[in-house]
Amino acid sequence: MKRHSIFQSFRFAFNGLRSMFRERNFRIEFAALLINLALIFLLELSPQDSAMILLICAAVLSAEIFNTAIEKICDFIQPNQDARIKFIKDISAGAVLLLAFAAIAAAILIYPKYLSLLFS
Ligand SMILES: Nc1ncnc2c1ncn2[C@@H]1O[C@H](COP(=O)(O)OP(=O)(O)OP(=O)(O)O)[C@@H](O)[C@H]1O
Repeated sequence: MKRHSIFQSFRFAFNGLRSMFRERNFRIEFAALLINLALIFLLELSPQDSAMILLICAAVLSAEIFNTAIEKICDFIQPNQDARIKFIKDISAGAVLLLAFAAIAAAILIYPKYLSLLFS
């Protein structure tokens, strides 16, 4: 296979990210990232808390990308109903759900202290 420059490889990766915006769940999770970015600035979160929030948002988005890749491979290799494909797709979606729950838990642990400072 032809070797590409680092610049071209980045371009392919950015094209990949752009094509994820066709996926509804990815758009919702990206909107959640933007809301969190706004809250980080508005509530002046500490560097540690900001890093935690950004990492978990990135983890959810990355999991969504892998989940979509797995779904596309499944649809490519087996367009018909198949119990094995159902298992693969369901556990892949489960991984995203697990991280989404962790993101909600992180938000519940981190934001209240800043909100109480805001209203005190
Ligand atoms: N080929 C298949 N054989 C058996 N079950 C399948 C198959 N394709 C999908 N399913 C079942 O239907 C569910 C929905 O599959 P689908 O590929 O539409 O993903 P989705 O969760 O709706 O994601 P998205 O919204 O990104 O399309 C899967 O989780 C799985 O349980």
